[in-house]
Amino acid sequence: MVDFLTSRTFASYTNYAPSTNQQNNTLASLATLKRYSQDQKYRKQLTREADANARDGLLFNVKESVPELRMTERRTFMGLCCQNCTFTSRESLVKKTTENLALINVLNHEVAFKSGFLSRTFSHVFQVSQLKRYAFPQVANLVLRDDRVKKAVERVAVQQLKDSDSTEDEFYQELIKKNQARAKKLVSDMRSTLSDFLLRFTSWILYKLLPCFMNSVVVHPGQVDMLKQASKTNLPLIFLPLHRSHLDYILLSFILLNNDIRSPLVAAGDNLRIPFFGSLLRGLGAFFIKRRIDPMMGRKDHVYKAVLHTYMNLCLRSGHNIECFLEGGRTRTGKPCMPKYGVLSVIVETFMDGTIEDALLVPVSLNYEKLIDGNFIKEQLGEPKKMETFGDALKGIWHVLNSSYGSMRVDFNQPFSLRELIKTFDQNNKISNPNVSARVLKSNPSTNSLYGTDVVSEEHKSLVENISKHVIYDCAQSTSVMSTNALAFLLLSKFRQGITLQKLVVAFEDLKKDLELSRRDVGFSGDAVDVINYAVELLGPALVKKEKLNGEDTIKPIAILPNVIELSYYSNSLVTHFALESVIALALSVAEIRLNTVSQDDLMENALELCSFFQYEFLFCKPCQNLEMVITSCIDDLIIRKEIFLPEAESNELVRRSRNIARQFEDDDEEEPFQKLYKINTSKEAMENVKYMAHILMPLIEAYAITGFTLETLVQRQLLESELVASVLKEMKEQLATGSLNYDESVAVDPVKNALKLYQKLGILECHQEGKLRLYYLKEAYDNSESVKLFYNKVNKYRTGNLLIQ
Ligand SMILES: CCCCCCCCCCCCCCCC(=O)SCCNC(=O)CCNC(=O)[C@H](O)C(C)(C)COP(=O)(O)OP(=O)(O)OC[C@H]1O[C@@H](n2cnc3c(N)ncnc32)[C@H](O)[C@@H]1OP(=O)(O)O
Repeated sequence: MVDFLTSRTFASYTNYAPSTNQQNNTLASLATLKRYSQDQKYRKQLTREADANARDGLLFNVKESVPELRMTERRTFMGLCCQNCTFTSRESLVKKTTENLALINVLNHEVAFKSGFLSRTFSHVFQVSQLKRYAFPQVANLVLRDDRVKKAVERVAVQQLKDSDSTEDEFYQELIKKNQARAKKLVSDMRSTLSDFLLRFTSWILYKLLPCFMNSVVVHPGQVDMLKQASKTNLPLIFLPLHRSHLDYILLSFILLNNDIRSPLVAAGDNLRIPFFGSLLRGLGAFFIKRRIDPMMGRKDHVYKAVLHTYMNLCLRSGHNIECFLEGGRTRTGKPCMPKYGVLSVIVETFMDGTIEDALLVPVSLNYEKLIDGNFIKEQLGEPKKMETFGDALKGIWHVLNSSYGSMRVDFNQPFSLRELIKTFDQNNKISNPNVSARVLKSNPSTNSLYGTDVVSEEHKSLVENISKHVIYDCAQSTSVMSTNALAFLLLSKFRQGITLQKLVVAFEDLKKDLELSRRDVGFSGDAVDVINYAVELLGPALVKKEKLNGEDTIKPIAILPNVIELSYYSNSLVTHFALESVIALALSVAEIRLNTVSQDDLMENALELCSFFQYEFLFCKPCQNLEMVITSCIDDLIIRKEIFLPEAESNELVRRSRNIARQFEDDDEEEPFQKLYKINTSKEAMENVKYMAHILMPLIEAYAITGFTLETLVQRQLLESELVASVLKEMKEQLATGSLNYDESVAVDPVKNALKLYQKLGILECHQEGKLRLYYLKEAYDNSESVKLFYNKVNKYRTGNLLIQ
């Protein structure tokens, strides 16, 4: 079994390339690949073959000359739900065959049709006409009649009356009407008008358009099978995807629709409510929410919240599925963002107040070989974000249709029961905190207001936080690694100065094996040399340079600003994967090393400090796990996989000896407390591995350190966030120019903002927010140069660890 994405590409190019010796003539093959992948005739040929294969029980033609394309080859099956939290869900929906099914390209739906001239010629019309019909109840007109909205209107009117110092009943009635009118407008702006006809029609158009710019959209049929079964339970499915591109929600709805799974209503930011496209999206399932629920005149916007809550409540009650991008926007860095909680908290409360008996959560991750909409370089370098307009949308679509973006992969995780998850969290909460009465499962909607401040609400908040983080963690774990991710990662973390193709192939294979060992699937297959050449071509010469040096093919990253920001976007998928290993390498680099040994306590202390520094960058473990245990098991893993530490037997021997020596020298008979020691493998290869792993997070360390350094500008003064970020970026660019900063990609807005958030959390900074403006100043205890410097050194020490400069 192979990944359809490259299997198809490479199978096809092997089958059709005129070159007889593809191994020796990769460049020629690559050119052929590109030419043929754009050739419509070739596509038709492929489809005809696929049809024939489908009749023969195969998905695509497997010639004997391409043995690696056998579909029986096992590949990693990702996305099963958490064994700790959702044991019962994990046992459900999976069949023995689920894991073993071969990947499919959903753009090739016509292969399913066995015969009939008409159905083959009009296969897509036939396909969409055969889909299951769903009723999509419209609930918007019920919102204003709901008690929650009525109460919110009254509450706000009473408040406004008090503010006006008037007691006149007439004025109060006027305020009621005004707030009712506002509620009506909010509902009308928010509501979705999901239409079965529009979905089918769009699906037909997508069948025509998607192949113009994508090779394939690959899914695992086992995962889709789980969804189909889940949808038969009649429980609402809550799709929670990571957000990379505007294509995410289009492809998700497209895949669900074409597999007879009820299309979801999607929480869309109201910035997308632009002329024409807004109405179109509304008809395809979008319901519009404010990107930020800003307070109205300094107070919480109770009317808006009641409207949102009631609308979602009614949708779930009437059987709609819902989709929400927990990250609240597309990732700008290629790493998953920390979740936002508003929409999910409504869903959780809808379950807890008994409106729905349960819901099935479905984490989803999507990955693209080439990013389709924008590369966020300007934004990362400090230019303000541009609002979407009608013109931009048109221009964007035109540009996309005329470009080539390779393949993409969608991974649906196993659906799991919200009820079961909450029950487990509740039980764990009882065990770890017996004094807090666990009321989570039987909360009362009238007292447990979503936006209230009582004790139960705090419990509710931490529950929603845990669920959201679990989902983001799960999504990150089940994101397939694309060829461009692997190439960008190797080039930026290991071969910044360039590397010969031959050596890169070896590193590429190693990386693939490493990923397989940690149960990550990759979105490519075939010979590494072909995959690398293909990825080089996709990334393009602005990001990766291929040249002949001393007669050898050499690949070099363009590791300078601004290009490197885009390259690091691709690499960051894997930076997330290796973040904890990098933390351990950095922790080791500053630890106290005696006789080539390091104490577990020392290593753990540093590692925990780094994890806390990067709490807004990565989720290092699931909420149901203990971070220390996860770090320990990662160290154990490094002993086996990277041989950075020697195996335990040797380390234990060392502990025994050191304790004996200690007893001989100390007068008192008291036993030394047991300290686990790790013996470091000092071989050249192991030391190189430490450096390589440490460097994975070095751009972030630099960004955090320079942000700390720039806090000096805040001593005895205040700055707006935009000014502060601008001065950090300026400082970074200056340090880059003088060579004190090593990584161009450190110069990016995202990590700087996260660092500011962290320093605020650590109690160094204070932030005063008014509307969209954030004003930063130092806390009293830190409002002097010495304290700022001390703090800066605390972060900066990781840039200059002993093992890294040897
Ligand atoms: C056939 C083919 C078809 C193809 C064609 C298909 C097309 C199909 C449709 C297209 C559709 C487009 C889709 C676009 C994709 C996007 O537009 S992504 C962007 C929009 N989506 C989202 O942002 C969703 C996630 N975001 C949220 O949930 C955010 O919380 C909200 C609701 C946007 C609000 O954000 P915020 O103002 O920053 O506020 P936040 O701090 O998160 O908290 C808000 C409230 O939540 C509550 N809250 C906060 N933390 C917690 C907590 N831990 N627990 C409980 N409650 C909490 C608080 O009570 C808070 O209110 P306050 O107490 O502070 O007053």
